[in-house]
Amino acid sequence: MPSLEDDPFPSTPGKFKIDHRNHHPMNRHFHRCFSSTSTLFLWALFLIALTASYISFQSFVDSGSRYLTASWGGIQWEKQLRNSALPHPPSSLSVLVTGAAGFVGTHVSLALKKRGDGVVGLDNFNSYYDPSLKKARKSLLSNHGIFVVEGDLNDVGLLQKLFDVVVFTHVMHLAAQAGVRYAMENPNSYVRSNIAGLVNLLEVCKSANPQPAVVWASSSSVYGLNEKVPFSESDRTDQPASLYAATKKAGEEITHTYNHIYGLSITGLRFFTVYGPWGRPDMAYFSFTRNILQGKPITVYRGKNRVDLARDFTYIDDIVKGCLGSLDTSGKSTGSGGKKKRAAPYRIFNLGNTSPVTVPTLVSILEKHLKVKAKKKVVEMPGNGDVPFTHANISSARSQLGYKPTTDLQTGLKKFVKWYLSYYGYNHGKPVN
Ligand SMILES: O=C(O)[C@H]1O[C@H](OP(=O)(O)OP(=O)(O)OC[C@H]2O[C@@H](n3ccc(=O)[nH]c3=O)[C@H](O)[C@@H]2O)[C@H](O)[C@@H](O)[C@H]1O
Repeated sequence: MPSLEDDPFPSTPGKFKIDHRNHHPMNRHFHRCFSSTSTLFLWALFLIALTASYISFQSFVDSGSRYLTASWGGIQWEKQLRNSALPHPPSSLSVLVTGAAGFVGTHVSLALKKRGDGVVGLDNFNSYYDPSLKKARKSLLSNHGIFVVEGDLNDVGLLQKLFDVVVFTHVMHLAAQAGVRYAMENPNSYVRSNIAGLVNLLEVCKSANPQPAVVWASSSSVYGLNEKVPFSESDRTDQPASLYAATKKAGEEITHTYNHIYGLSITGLRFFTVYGPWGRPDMAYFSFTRNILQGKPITVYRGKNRVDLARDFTYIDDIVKGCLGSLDTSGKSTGSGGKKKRAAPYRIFNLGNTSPVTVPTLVSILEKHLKVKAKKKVVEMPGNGDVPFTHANISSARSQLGYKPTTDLQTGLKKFVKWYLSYYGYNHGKPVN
């Protein structure tokens, strides 16, 4: 067994040891040279390794590549996919839901499964907000027989594999980097998910045989600085106020191209500030609830000239009905082998509630349901991508999808608060230990 001292490459470069057993002066000289050269060499190696691992760690973090390394594949995995995708009766839909562990994705997946459609979920479980909430949603889906694949839209091999294993009739594309204000902090995340990820998905869809019909989440934010109310689908959308809005608008143009060239049936849904149980913790109604219960202040933004901001808050169950209506009326894609045979449907719909409510009113409804007074800090709206108000005209969705929102903000927030208190373990407004 060689001793530690015989080891020419000790693991701690600073502790490189000279062999003291050979005392010939030439050897000593040779040894000094050799050892100092070796030490330098090892230090150089160490520094290169350190730099390389730093660079790869950065790109690992930056590119979100950790999602690409998620494991998938194998006989068991494929079996789970097929089972989950199986519709009952067989004439029902088989839907790939991207962003299935997200807020809207979870609700849409459950509703599809409930009526007999096959559903496979895809989600990268990123940490934009608490991933444990996403894991809890995944468990809920799993309890209803829905398999959620952990993977990213930028993993083209995975997307391809999903379509190799399952013949999807529809894709409900809800995976996205959401949030209007976060776009100033992490712009690249929006490009990666909402642009690159979308293109990857459409590439795989256009090559699939048969091609699925695609329904996807655009956003009310595409109306940007538009002041004509209520917002109609034909209104201008060329003045986005945030990068988030710009990437959603880009998505509308990109999907149009795939419809035009490859005959993909496309339906884009402009969601208006969706809220409800299992919601998104980054959104105002959710974070306000958390802070109010914890006795922390909330920041209420106010527009120019002390005008209150307002949103056409839309309850999740109404949105789900709009999503299902879109899938059911999407019409078929018409392409194969990279060419379209004839024109395929290209549609865009507003899915809103049609009755905007101001943010201070949202706060007072929460105070009433929580039975706690909020500590409000009212500040001028920072220039961070917010728009002063949104208001949907839904006549197209009403006539073509049978979309008819029925939940007002009072009722919807009551349901949200009930869920919140139970999910986070509150009893009569107090946390349960
Ligand atoms: O319809 C959309 O297309 C978008 O809806 C949602 O964006 P928004 O309408 O901005 O919702 P949300 O953040 O709940 O802020 C609501 C109001 O509270 C105000 N607001 C917000 C935070 C705060 O601390 N204080 C505050 O006053 C704020 O100024 C605003 O007036 C989705 O997040 C987005 O992903 C996208 O889907």
